[in-house]
Amino acid sequence: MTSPGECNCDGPGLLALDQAVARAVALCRPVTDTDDAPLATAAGRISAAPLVAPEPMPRFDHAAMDGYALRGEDLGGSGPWPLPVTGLAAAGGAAPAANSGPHALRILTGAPVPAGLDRVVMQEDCTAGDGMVTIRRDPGPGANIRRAGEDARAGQILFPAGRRIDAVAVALAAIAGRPVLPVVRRTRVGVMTFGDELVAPGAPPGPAAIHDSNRPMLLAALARPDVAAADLGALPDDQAIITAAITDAAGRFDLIVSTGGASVGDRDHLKPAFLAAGGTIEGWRVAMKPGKPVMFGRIGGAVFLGLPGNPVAALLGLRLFGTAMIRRLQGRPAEPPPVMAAAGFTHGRRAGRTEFLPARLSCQPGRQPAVVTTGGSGAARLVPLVAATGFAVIPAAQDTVAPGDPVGWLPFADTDLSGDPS
Ligand SMILES: Nc1nc2c(c(=O)[nH]1)N[C@H]1C(S)=C(S)[C@@H](COP(=O)(O)OP(=O)(O)OC[C@H]3O[C@@H](n4cnc5c(N)ncnc54)[C@H](O)[C@@H]3O)O[C@H]1N2
Ligand code: MOO
Repeated sequence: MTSPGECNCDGPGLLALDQAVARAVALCRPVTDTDDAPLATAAGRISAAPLVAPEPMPRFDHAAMDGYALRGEDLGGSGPWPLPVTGLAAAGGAAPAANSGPHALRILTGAPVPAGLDRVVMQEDCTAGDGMVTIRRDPGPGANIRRAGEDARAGQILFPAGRRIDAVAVALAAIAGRPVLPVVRRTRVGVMTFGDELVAPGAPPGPAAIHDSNRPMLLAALARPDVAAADLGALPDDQAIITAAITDAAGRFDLIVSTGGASVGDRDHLKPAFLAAGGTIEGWRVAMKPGKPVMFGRIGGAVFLGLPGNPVAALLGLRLFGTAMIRRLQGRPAEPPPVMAAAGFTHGRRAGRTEFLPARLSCQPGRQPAVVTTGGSGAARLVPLVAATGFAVIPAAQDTVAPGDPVGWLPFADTDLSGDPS
């Protein structure tokens, strides 16, 4: 028997990947604390409120070209049309007084167009001299005038809460006159690794030791303006020490991420240590390859993500679970599922678990993009990731993959797209 959300894909008791991610995300409550971010340091933070246009954008009708502003009614019959030039309007200058007779106003790009003038003729279509301008071509009503409010009306939402602040959002805030934006407080993530075999880079490893690569790797992956990641160190395979470390971290972080000790070996202490610290396990073992022994749960006010020790499994687990959990903690909508593309590789496998292979997108002129693998699979092999920019995603139900078969494409970085039209 399997319970809801479980599958028998690779032995009993594995959670189906999508349901496992949804379950982990459901544990996360959006953080409501906010900070004020000056525009100079706002990039990469998450907006805590919609940005509303305080005024129409643009604020006033203005010239889109250097040339001459005039009224269509002053262009009688067929051209060319000579008109007296009655003044100059430049960007930043006050609009000249209205003039009732037939005339043209010399106007420069960005200058307000006085009421009544209904078109701007670009200067390439004019001949000017001696206080006169001859219009050789009428561009028609409204030409070369950017109308007030044509980009946004006053009160319009320019971007919603939950948007990652990028160059476009900074530009919109600035043009709306806002020097500071409310942003979601940085998501506090603590990273710890477990393993008696781990020594820090720089320290000489004993015969059975390895350098701890997961902690610097995960901290590097979390080095983002919207996240405050803290290094909680490498801990020995000692249940009491792990319990104490988890207990201490629970009150200080929104999300605690660990690697190692998640499987079933005699020294895999994560589950008992987590339970002893007062945590509740909400999921363990997922139908994915690599990364099957992933565990997640709640402890105090924090959520916990226990990733496997194998480095590729740890990186992938952070990308799939950590990214989705952080999005929810930040009040952001879920990322859409991976886009599908044609496989540019062959891969023998058995259906059951969703499989992830280091890959990149190959874009050849005139052809659809293909996903190509970059040197093999393996939960512990970091080197194939060097040439990769993401993972090929082989659906759980698929067995051997042949070139042209549909596979998913999961870039390493959160795409910043959302599943919502907002
Ligand atoms: N009988 C079974 N054995 C294993 C299973 C299973 O289902 N039944 N699952 C395997 C899978 S899949 C994985 S993944 C690993 C994950 O187990 P753990 O999370 O307990 O990880 P460890 O055993 O601690 O480490 C696995 C591997 O990764 C190396 N490692 C650990 N931490 C780091 C680090 N910080 N930096 C670099 N490398 C690290 C560690 O030395 C091991 O080689 O379990 C399988 N076994
Ligand atoms: O799931 Mo494990 O990460 O394959 O080695």
